[in-house]
Amino acid sequence: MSSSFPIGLIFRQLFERNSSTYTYMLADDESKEAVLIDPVLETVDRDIQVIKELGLTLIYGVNTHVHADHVTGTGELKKKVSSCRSVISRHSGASADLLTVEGDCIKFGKFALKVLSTPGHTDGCQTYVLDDNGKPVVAFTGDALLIRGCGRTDFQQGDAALLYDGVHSKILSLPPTTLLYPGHDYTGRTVTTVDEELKYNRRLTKSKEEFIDIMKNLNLDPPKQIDRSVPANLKCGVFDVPEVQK
Ligand SMILES: N[C@@H](CCC(=O)N[C@@H](CSS)C(=O)NCC(=O)O)C(=O)O
Repeated sequence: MSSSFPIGLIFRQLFERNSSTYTYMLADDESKEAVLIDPVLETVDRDIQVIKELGLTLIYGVNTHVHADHVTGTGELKKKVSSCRSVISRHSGASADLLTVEGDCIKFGKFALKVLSTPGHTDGCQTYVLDDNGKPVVAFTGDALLIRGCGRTDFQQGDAALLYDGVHSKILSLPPTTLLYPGHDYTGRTVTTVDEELKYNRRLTKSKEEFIDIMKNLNLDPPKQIDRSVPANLKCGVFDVPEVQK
């Protein structure tokens, strides 16, 4: 059994293949107000087209955190869509039109995304939760929780202990049927649930001590676009986009 989206909610899961990033479009079918979670610079025109074709009005471009692997699309969206305002955590150190903290609600039409602070991958990481009649049914976890994994903690104020505590107390304590949509997937998976991750997450089912040890020894290469992405994303993408180094 899993939860389902509330009636009247329009939802699209969109993908950017270079960084394996998911962008999520949510909208209210009555007011037609739409939000994009984690838009990517390179796919802004596609996202605008989806929104246009569905007759929607984009009001927010929301960033779950300051990404290190791709440039956010929120700067470009603001240039191309006058109704769009950028959103990011107040604790991210980034500038944006709206700086959010735990407990805030990002409203679109009759719906709202409730903000949870889930730091550890970066200090400004946030998870957004959508309720149906007061019950959490869907959460967008950014890089805090990935399907069967989690965000790395070896740069950008990464802190494995903080990530472990936040993911367990804020995300994995949601109702077991809650659908979880991650910021990335590198193996083609699209969605999971709290129940599945409590059973099968390769890192977060371990003790906190084992988890910290695992995270210390991931030995991942740095993201290829880190030098370009972090400075750009600290301005929510409002800057002159430097060329990618080939
Ligand atoms: N190869 C990619 C970067 C892959 C990567 O490091 N992903 C991050 C999220 S984006 S900073 C991560 O946390 N991965 C966790 C994992 O276990 O893979 C690139 O060069 O962009």
